[in-house]
Amino acid sequence: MGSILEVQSVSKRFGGIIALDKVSLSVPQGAVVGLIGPNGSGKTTLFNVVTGFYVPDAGEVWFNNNGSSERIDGLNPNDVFAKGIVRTFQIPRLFKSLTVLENLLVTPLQQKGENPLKALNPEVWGEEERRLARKALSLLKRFGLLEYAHVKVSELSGAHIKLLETMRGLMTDARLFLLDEPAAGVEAGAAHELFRLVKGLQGDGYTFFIVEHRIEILMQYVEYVYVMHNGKLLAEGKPEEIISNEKVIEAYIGGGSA
Ligand SMILES: Nc1ncnc2c1ncn2[C@@H]1O[C@H](COP(=O)(O)OP(=O)(O)OP(=O)(O)O)[C@@H](O)[C@H]1O
Repeated sequence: MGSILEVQSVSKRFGGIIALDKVSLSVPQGAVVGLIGPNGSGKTTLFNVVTGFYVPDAGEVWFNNNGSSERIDGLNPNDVFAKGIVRTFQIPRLFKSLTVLENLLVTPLQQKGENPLKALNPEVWGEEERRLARKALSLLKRFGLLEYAHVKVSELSGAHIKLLETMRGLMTDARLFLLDEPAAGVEAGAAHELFRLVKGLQGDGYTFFIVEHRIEILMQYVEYVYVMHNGKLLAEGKPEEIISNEKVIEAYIGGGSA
């Protein structure tokens, strides 16, 4: 199968810092791919370029969805989202005073925008609301969070908040998920559970590209890994190849400023 995401020779500079230096990589359709590297190696900057938060200084980003290929670098974050790319953040961005279910229901509605003609016809939005509620409830069931449907997000544990952020993405029609440190601050059992759920979704045609510092967990669930160091792609390969790669081990021992 082809790739859903292609990053071609992307560079991004902040003043004197070269955060990305001609980075090229691709994420195959339907895969779970990891992106690792020491602190400051450029991982978040790469996610920011792909999702429209930064415009690269050079290079191109292509999104291939349903047989059509589109150049997406330079689009704003809303347009990238509308194309079918969802990104979660290290610090989840949820509506804390709303319940779990409400957080799921507002996500796709926001995306649609306002349509005054449809708003006048309750049959149209009534049916849509019912469809979304069914989808939200089936996701809650699948993720084992049904009993939390009416609990406010402010009362959830960190692990559940991380799960909820991923689930919000699943409420949309997105195909590609960029997860930024989904296991950060989550105890090991819950982190494994989250990755197992991600793997379970693979069969439904979703693709995941995941930044994660907890390499020992990540490596058990990804089929391919990219390693960044000082803004450059240092290595790529299967998890077992990466774990024993001398350059990768050195980069981690040397830290981000080597
Ligand atoms: N908005 C910005 N302004 C200035 N410098 C930035 C900006 N964003 C990132 N950088 C710099 O670019 C480099 C890459 O940072 P980035 O956050 O992409 O690394 P990272 O691999 O995600 O690190 P971490 O694992 O710590 O999150 C760092 O030197 C960082 O200080």
